[in-house]
Amino acid sequence: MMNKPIIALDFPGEQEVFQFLNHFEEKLFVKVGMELFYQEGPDIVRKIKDLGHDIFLDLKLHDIPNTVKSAMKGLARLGVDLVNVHAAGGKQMMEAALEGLEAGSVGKRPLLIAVTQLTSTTEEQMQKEQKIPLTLLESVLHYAQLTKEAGLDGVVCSVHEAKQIAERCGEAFLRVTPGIRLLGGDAHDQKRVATPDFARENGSSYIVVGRAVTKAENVVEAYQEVCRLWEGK
Ligand SMILES: O=c1ccn([C@@H]2O[C@H](COP(=O)(O)O)[C@@H](O)[C@H]2O)c(=O)[nH]1
Repeated sequence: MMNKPIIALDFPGEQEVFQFLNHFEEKLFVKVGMELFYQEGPDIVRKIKDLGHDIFLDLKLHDIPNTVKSAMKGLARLGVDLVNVHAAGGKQMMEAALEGLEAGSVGKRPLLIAVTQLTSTTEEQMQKEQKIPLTLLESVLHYAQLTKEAGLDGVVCSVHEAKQIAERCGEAFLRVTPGIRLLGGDAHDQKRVATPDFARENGSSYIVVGRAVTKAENVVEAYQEVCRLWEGK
């Protein structure tokens, strides 16, 4: 069975979140990112969890190992299902994140993944601005390998790198892919985009979908269309 699409709750506050969630009868897998978390704090996570939804807390930690370890210990106590860091923080930082998560977890440890190259980044941008003299795929594969060596559960990448990551790091190593759009949909600030059906055929373990659902005229219909394509029905 396919994993549920992860819906990015990129809303300015609690009111908009519950207005959105009230449209759905089923339990969703949702993503709480910086916009919502920095506005509402940890309480929003507890409230969404109390409604029975699964949560990816997407705060992309990137700091010195000691700070990340302590922060992860705190996040683990929120009982979320999936959390992340930036792989660019290094292997030691990722190992520290895992230690913190293990120390703070009550029961099952949340899955921990690392961002490779943001889906809003192009190869040209990466080479010029980050001064990385590789192809984008090489850089993503390098970060995926480093993430695996640090003992994490997978990475955030675009659909376009997912298959090669599975080949290099194994099928069980998660490929969580944002930048998902319905055919003809506006890419907005995303650069490495793909449709849900292309993601299914090209090695994504989870797709992350924000505006294609949350900004749709009928959010339930848009969600169902994403599910239909992702599940190959
Ligand atoms: O590389 C990354 C990492 C995280 N994201 C997050 O996913 C959603 C995508 O939203 P859309 O509206 O579907 O573009 C958003 O919350 C990002 O912070 C990403 O896009 N790329």
